[in-house]
Amino acid sequence: MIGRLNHVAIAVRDLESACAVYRDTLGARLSPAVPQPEHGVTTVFIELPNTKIELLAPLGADSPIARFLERNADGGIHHICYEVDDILAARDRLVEKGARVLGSGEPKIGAHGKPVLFLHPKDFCGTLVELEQA
Ligand SMILES: CC[C@H](C(=O)O)C(=O)SCCNC(=O)CCNC(=O)[C@H](O)C(C)(C)COP(=O)(O)OP(=O)(O)OC[C@H]1O[C@@H](n2cnc3c(N)ncnc32)[C@H](O)[C@@H]1OP(=O)(O)O
Ligand SMILES: [Co+2]
Repeated sequence: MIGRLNHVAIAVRDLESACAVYRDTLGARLSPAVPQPEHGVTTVFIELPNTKIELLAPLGADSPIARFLERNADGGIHHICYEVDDILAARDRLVEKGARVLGSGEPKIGAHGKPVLFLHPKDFCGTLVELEQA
């Protein structure tokens, strides 16, 4: 079912200082910051040779990462995103296996213009999993 690792997401309180660390200290190339109001975050992507890093900052009053940042004052790894060939088939199989799909259960369009879904961290080794249509 799961395929390529599309990205590893890091939640940060202060996007500009996180960008400075990746750009100036780690020498990374960053995408522009893109507000994603329907997801309650602003994202910056860092292209690596074999995957991407997604820097996430909270956007709006009820950002889904707000509580995560209350628990993790310095930020931290927030989720991993795997690609799947058919996100609806993957969802249906996961639900059959008893996994919890977050939100309405219907995919939303994610940062790459592709449908994405999130799976409950308690069902996947304490790790928030995002699926993105390949
Ligand atoms: C623009 C889209 C972009 C893309 O790549 O395309 C994105 O990635 S958008 C990313 C932001 N959106 C989301 O994360 C949506 C899915 N997330 C959620 O719905 C929430 O974050 C949720 C439900 C996973 C957690 O929300 P919250 O922290 O407010 O809930 P709780 O405090 O009740 O937490 C429940 C339980 O889960 C543990 N938890 C929470 N977040 C994580 C995490 N990131 N990794 C691991 N575990 C997590 C939390 O500690 C609680 O555990 P407990 O033992 O009960 O304390
Ligand atoms: Co993501």
